[in-house]
Amino acid sequence: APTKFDFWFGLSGDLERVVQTMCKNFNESQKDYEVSCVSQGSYDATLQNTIAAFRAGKQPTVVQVYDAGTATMMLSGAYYPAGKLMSENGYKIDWNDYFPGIARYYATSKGELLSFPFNSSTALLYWNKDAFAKIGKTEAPKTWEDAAADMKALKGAGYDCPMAINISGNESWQLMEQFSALHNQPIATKNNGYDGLDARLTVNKTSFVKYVTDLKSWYDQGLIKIKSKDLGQDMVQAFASGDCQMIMTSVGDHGTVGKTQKAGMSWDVAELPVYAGTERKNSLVGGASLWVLSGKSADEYKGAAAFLNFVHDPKTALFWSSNTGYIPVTNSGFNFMKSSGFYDKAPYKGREVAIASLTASEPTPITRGIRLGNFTQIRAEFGNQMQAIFANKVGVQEGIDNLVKNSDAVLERFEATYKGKQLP
Ligand SMILES: O=P(O)(O)OC[C@H](O)CO
Repeated sequence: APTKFDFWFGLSGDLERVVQTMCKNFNESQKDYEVSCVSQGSYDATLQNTIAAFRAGKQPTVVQVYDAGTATMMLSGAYYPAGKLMSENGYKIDWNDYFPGIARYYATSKGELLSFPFNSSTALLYWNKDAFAKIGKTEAPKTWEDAAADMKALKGAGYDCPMAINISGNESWQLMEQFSALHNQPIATKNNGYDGLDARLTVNKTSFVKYVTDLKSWYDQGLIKIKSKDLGQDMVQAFASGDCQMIMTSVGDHGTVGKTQKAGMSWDVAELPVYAGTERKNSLVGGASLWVLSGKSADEYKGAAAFLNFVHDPKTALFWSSNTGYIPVTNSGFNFMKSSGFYDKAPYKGREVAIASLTASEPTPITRGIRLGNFTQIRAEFGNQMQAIFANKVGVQEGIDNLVKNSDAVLERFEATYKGKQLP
């Protein structure tokens, strides 16, 4: 009988279906192992459930952990390093084939890869070309000044929702983290946490304050609407249905927009706008990586290694990336997609914009990533304060000061838990 093992992941909706097909393809490709893939509904739930399962000795063998959980995973020590797992099980992976910014995100400072790059992304501006044509525009706005003018023109042309944003915790990713990276502004001291567990948030002293002030003012003018599942319409669906003309979301949603869009709607993706005069930097690598957890049997580890080897195959990369929107994480995967002609077809052409955004500059100590412990709680705090700001319960500066104060308490607790330890 095949050795069975579990893979927990956080993607849902259409992306969940693509993961399940990938798992089925792996199971059908060989007879020795059988992976059971279970969505936990969201990235946060996956991390929480994994920690709880670990305590009960019931952790899965492989788990998908989002960018925000990377520091927590690294310090937990509860994993089998990806590089070691592959070499000990006889797989020769050319780690140099991975895009450097992506591999580095999941590696120690000495370059040892701890988790396996899988669904990498970045945030993009999705824009409705039909609506922009009505205001005489054939290009997406490159600056926030232009975006504001376009939103006003769209409103004037009768569009009720020029831009939709979501202000829940997870949207910290595009609204706070990506914005800060593009403008080369830190979100925390110690190079966003890379240089010490005593890092603390800095976003109440950067141009993030001006950005939230502008977003709030555009919201007050009716140029921006807040969309979320809880409020009745998911932000991605608000765009795909043609109800809202711009959103900022992951390139990983590109496939979902294509599959669920209003028939005939013409749309594209562009790099996120920056303020005029900004020297644009690379955007952050988002998405998630695959961690192999400690405490499993040698046979389960063999299965996990075979599964990761399958995930790594350029053919799987072609299947995965073309059906989702996530970027290929290796040069060979990217070249395989290019040679298959994938990027020549509309609307897939636009997806190369994600690679352009990720490589817009050499990564700086600020733009290589974020390494803050318990970052899930910091994102939740971001959501709480944004809700309070948009509901006029606190002013913008006050809300962001609260975000910093409450997040610093989270960071202090994390530092105390791992007293004397360092990020690997
Ligand atoms: O929507 P994804 O999968 O690209 O992930 C976005 C963020 O990195 C999640 O933390």
